[in-house]
Amino acid sequence: MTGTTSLAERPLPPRRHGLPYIGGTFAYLRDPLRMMREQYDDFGPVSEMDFVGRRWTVLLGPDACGEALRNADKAFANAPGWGALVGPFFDRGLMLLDFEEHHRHRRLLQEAFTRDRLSGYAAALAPAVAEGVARWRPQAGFRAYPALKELTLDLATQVFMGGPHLASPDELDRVNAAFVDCVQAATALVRLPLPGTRWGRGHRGRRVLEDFLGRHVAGKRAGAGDDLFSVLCRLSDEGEAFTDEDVVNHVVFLLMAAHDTSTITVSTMMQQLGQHPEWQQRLREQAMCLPEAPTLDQLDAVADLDLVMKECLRLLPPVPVLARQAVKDTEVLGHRVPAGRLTAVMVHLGHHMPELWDEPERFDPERFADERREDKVHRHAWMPFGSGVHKCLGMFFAGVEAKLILLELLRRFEWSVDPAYRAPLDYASLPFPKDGQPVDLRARDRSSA
Ligand code: HEM
Repeated sequence: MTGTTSLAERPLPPRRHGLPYIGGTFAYLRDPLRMMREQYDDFGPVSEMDFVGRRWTVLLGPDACGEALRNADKAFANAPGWGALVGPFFDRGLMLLDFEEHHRHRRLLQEAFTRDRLSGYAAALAPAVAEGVARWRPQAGFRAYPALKELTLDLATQVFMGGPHLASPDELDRVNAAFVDCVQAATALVRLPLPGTRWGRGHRGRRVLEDFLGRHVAGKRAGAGDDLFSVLCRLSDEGEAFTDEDVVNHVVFLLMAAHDTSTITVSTMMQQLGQHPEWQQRLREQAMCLPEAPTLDQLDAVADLDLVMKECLRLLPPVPVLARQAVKDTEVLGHRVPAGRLTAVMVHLGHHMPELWDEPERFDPERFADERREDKVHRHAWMPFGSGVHKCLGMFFAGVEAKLILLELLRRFEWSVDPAYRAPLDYASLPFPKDGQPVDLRARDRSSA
């Protein structure tokens, strides 16, 4: 707190007046970047707007977003913020815990994401990726997004749950469908548990997941599996371990955290590499030098793949807005945020600000190369994985998965995308291309580089 006035006496930041209830909802859904830019130009980095019937403080640009994510006075909480957006379907997942409890769970959970563990997940992922990609049938206008979504769900079954032998194919289909129902319910407009509504299906889906995972906890605890579910069951630190209920809550959330985010990342990479054949060929040459199941060190050594992934995450961060709620009066850059106020940390705009990036709309992976490191211009210029205590716990896992998929695609196929193509993105939940992202996919002779 600065100056002599108390927080409660400070004026609220400027507010955009819009339609009652709707407020900025449609402007966001139509073109979020444009909405954010206009909000920033008209009102600055801290302002207010209505969104789906609630008033939000809107934070834009690296200073405002960084300050809220640093959360120095512990005024911003995740559970009520994210809960307002995604409902009860991912309750008590790590991202929806706060403060001391979050700290305890995160400390334990991060043991499941050490480099040794990642090596194990990579070894399980590589053959599953090869098997999944082998099912793709190359054609003009191949819909990359749904194919990737199916692939990442299969990979989650493999690496998170320990493989298809956990249940019959029918039961696994039911579990996958229940999971999809939870994700879709999180963005439902009708938010009542009525039969026939997405919200209602989400509640049923959550129960199916709880029941299925709950039935397997004892077996996983007793076994020696190295899938994520088994690992979570056996984690312990200074006498602390997860209860059965904790394990179920974390697995459900991890499935959700990993699925759409990884899918859209690889889908953007496919689009950009289809539009920039010189980069596609450059990566392919490097891919051909790797074994089919590369180690983490070998993956890390393909530096260009990392540059491309970073640039794609800059252009389209899979989580463009992070949700918080102020649990006490606080301020951001001197603007009051009253207790109870929902707060939208709009990290997407920072990724496109000409104040921070050279020609921000251009695909230019080398901006992340050591000689340039444009992302270093501001500590919070590039935040696809968030920042602060809730920074993504799965970001290295995500890198491994996305890169293994990309390498397999580069080995098996060549593809192209019209350079003028702009993905028609749906932003009602995490962004995805409404047209399924068509690419012209061709099989390649695997013996030539
Ligand atoms: C490219 C893919 C991914 C992106 C862009 C991404 C992005 C994010 C972001 C922005 C947050 C912070 C949310 C906040 O501050 O409110 C987050 C949190 C989290 N992510 Fe990811 N994520 C990705 C993949 C994954 C994967 C694959 C996993 C697990 C295997 C994962 C697990 C988590 C967890 C557990 C949290 C909560 C961390 C905490 O609250 O302490 N994420 N992710």
